[in-house]
Amino acid sequence: MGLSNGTVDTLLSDFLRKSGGVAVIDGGFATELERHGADLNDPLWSAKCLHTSANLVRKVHLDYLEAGADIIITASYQATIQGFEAKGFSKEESEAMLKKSVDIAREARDIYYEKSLESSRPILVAASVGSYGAYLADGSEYSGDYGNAMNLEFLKNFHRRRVQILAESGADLIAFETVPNKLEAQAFAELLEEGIKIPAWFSFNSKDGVNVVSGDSLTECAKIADSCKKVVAVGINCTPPRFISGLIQTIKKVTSKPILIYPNSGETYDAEIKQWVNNTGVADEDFVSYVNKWCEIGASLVGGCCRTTPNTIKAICRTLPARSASLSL
Ligand code: MET
Ligand SMILES: [Zn+2]
Repeated sequence: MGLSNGTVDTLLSDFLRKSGGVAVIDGGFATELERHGADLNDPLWSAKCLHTSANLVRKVHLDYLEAGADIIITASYQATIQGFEAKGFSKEESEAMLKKSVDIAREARDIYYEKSLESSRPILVAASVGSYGAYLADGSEYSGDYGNAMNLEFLKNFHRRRVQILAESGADLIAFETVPNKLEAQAFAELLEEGIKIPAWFSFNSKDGVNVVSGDSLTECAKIADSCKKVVAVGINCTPPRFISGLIQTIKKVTSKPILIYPNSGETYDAEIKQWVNNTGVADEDFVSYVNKWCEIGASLVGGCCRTTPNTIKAICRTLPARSASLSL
């Protein structure tokens, strides 16, 4: 269960209807692997665990499902064929690793359904695609600056095979996450038109509450997402909660597609020291105090990104009227 029989056009709308209008996305994935002791100081970041700790990856997915998430995002954010090959894996092994990220999330969903007394809560598996900047692992997913020599064809060539494999892997949709600039949004939109059969969401990040991180206009980025028929939701992730309301207002001026929101805890990532600077974050209760406001003004998918945990997701579920009614807390 979990999968609707719908087409690209109706998958998300059917799902949202069954979820009572608002669906819950999981929380920080890499964060949770680290909390369980994984060392992610590696160019593959969380994708390293696909190779070293598949059981932990499955457990973290399961923990998010048990916390109430309706959508789990695979560990493929920083999983690229190029990145695995740089580690000495063959092309076939690298491609298998992408597929494995989806297999593990689907296994977690199966286990959850077997264990759970809840009969038929629909659950979607979203295959994560991080940006080229995430592959570079130099913090440029937060600057969106790929240099003047960058061009559309390069980005399409970089992502093409990975997107094809994830689209054929059994995932319900593709989550293009933390998209830092307009060029990469355009590259993803054009790749989706190359015969990709599952829908996708586009999620941008911002560090000023106005533009995406590169300084490109969020309005223009959201318009690219809006005009791609394969894109079924548009939104923001890995961005401080205090910026979210304004960003929702900007997005909804240019699209009527569902809006998704999964902010980080508000802390800042310092790419030099590869650590989150934890003096600016908000506690779970404060994060959650925003959630109903975001839904009131237009968000219909809400979760958490870096530095949020299953507790954040539990708190989000408790605060959503439709969801808390069905929880026996
Ligand atoms: N889905 C990814 C994760 O939670 C998103 C990371 S944003 C830098 O690990
Ligand atoms: Zn994040």
